[in-house]
Amino acid sequence: MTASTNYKLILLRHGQSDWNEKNLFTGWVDVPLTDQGRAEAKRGGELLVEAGILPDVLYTSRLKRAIVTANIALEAADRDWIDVKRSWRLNERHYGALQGKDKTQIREEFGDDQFMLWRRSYDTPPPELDDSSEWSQAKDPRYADLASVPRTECLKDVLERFLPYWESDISKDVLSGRTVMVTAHGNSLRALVKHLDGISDDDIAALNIPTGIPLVYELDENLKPVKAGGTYLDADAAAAAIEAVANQGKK
Ligand SMILES: O=C(O)[C@@H](CO)OP(=O)(O)O
Repeated sequence: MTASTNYKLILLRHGQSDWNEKNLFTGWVDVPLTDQGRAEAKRGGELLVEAGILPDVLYTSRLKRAIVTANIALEAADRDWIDVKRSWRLNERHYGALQGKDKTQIREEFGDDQFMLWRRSYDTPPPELDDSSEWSQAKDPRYADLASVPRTECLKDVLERFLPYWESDISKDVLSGRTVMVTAHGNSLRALVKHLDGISDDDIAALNIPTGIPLVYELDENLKPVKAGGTYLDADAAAAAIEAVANQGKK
C-alpha cells in the first residue's frame, strides 16, 4: 500500500435486537434480531455495495445479534466468503445488574442522573450481576476460555479489554491493506470510536451509535482518522437513529 492510500475500516452496530425493541438493558445476554433488525442488516450490506466499499475480513463479537447482522450484510454484499474472526473482546458492555431490566423503569426509579451515569459515564459501572441471575454469563460455556467472566463493566473496562485485541489483530489487518469490517455493539463500538478519534472521557458520554448503518473510517498510516467521526453511509438515517438511541429510557 502506498503512503497516499488511506486504510479503510467499516464499523457496523448490529440491527435492532429483540431487547432493543422491548427497551431492556441487554449487555452480554444473547438476544436475537427482530425482523426490523434483519432488514437493517440487509440495508447495511446494500449501502456497502452502493458505496463500493467491500470488506475483506470480518470481526464480530460472540453474540448472535452481531454475528447474524454481519452474515446478512455480507450476503447482501455478496461477500459471504470473507475471513471471519470472533472475540469476546468485541462483546457489548456487560451491563451488570441492569441486564434484563426496563430502561424507562430504571430511569424512573433511580432518576435521570444515576441512569445516565450507569448508561453513559466513562468509569461508573452498574452494580454487579449475581451469578444466580437468569441473565448471568458466569457459567456460559462460550466464555470457558476466559480467566473470569465480567459481572459488570463500565466503558473504561470495555476499552481495556478491547484495546489489546485492536493492537494484536484488528489494526494489523487494517495496516495490511485489507478493508476490515467490525460488526459489534453500541458500547464496544463507542470504545473503538473513542480510541480512534481521541474523544475525552467526558465527551464520550454524548456519543451514540445507531443500529445497522455502516460507519466508514479512512485511516492514515498512523491509524488516525482522515475525517474525525468517520462517515455514515446513510447520514440522514443515522442522525435520526442516533437521536432515538440518546433518548432511550425517556417516556
Ligand atoms: O442495552 C444495551 O446493551 C445497550 C445497547 O443496546 O444499551 P445502551 O444504549 O443503553 O447502552
